[in-house]
Amino acid sequence: MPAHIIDGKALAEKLRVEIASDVSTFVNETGVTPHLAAVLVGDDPASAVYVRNKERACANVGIGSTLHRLASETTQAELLELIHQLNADDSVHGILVQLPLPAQIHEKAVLDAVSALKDVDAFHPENVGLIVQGRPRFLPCTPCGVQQMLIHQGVQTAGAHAVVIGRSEIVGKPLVNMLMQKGEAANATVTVCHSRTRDLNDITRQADILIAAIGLPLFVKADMVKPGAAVIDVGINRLDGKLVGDVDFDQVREVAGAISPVPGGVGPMTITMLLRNTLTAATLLRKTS
Ligand SMILES: Nc1nc(=O)c2c([nH]1)NC[C@@H]1CN(c3ccc(C(=O)N[C@@H](CCC(=O)O)C(=O)O)cc3)C=[N+]21
Repeated sequence: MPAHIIDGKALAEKLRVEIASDVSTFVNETGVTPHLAAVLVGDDPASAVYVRNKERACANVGIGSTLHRLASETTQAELLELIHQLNADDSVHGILVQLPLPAQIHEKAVLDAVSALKDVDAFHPENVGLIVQGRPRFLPCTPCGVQQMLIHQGVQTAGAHAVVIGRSEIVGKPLVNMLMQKGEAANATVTVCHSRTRDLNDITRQADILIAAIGLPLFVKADMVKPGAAVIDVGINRLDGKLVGDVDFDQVREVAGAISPVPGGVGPMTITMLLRNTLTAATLLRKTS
C-alpha cells in the first residue's frame, strides 16, 4: 500500500487560521500589530521568491512586515548598521535575515547581531542554548514545522528511532536536539547522519522516522527506508527546472508509511512557524518592556 501523503500545505493553512485569530486577539488587547522586518541582501532569485512568500503570509494573518532590500555589494558594516537600527526600533518585533548572504559578509557576525528577543529564526547562540537546555524561547521554523507535521500525522515519536540526515545549523542540528528533548513530538532515540557517515543505508533502514535535510536532490531511495517508516523531506532543490526534495518521492512512497511531498510539504510549514514566532516575539517584547 503506498504511503499516506502528509499535506504540509493544508496543515499550514489550518494553523494559519489559528495564528490569525491569536494575532487578532493580541491586537485587540494591546493595540499593537506584530511586525516582521525581513532583510534581503543581493538578488538571488530563489531568496526573492521566499521573502515575497513570507511577506504575503504575514499580510494574510494580520502581521505587518517591511522588506529591507540591500544591494549585493553591501558591506558587512552597512548590514550591521541596519540590524542595529531594527534592534532599536520598538515597532519591529521580529527580524529575519534571509540566507544565504553574499560572500563578503560573515554570516555568523550578522546573525549574532540580531537581538535575541527578535530572533524569529532562533539562530542566535542564546536561543540555540535555550533549545539545547529544553527551555526554548523561539523554536526554529523548519524543525518546528517538521514536528508539527509528525504530530498532525499521529506519528509516535516517543521511544521511536528518528534518523536525521544532515547537520546544518538551520535544520539538522536544532531538529536533532528538539527530537531528543522531553515533551510533545519528542522523546525519540535520535541518530544524526551526515556526509561522513559510514554505512548510511544500514542506519537509515532502522529509522521509524527518517528526516532528509542534506540538500541533495532525490538522495533518499526506496532501499534506504524501512517499510512503514514516516519520511519527512526537508530538501528544496531545483532539478531540470523542477522543484524536488532530498527524497526520491516516487520510489519511497511505495515503501514508507507516510511521506511529505516537495513542494507542499515542509516549505509552507516553515513559513507558518515564522508567523507564530513573530507573534511570540511581539508578546515577549511587551513583557520585557
Ligand atoms: N533566515 C532564513 N530563514 C529561513 O527560514 C530560510 C532562509 N533564511 N533561507 C532559505 C531557506 C529556505 N526556506 C524556505 C521556506 C519556504 C519554502 C516554501 O514555501 N516552499 C514551497 C514552494 C516554493 C517554490 O515554489 O519555490 C513548497 O515547498 O511548497 C521553501 C524554502 C526558508 N529558509
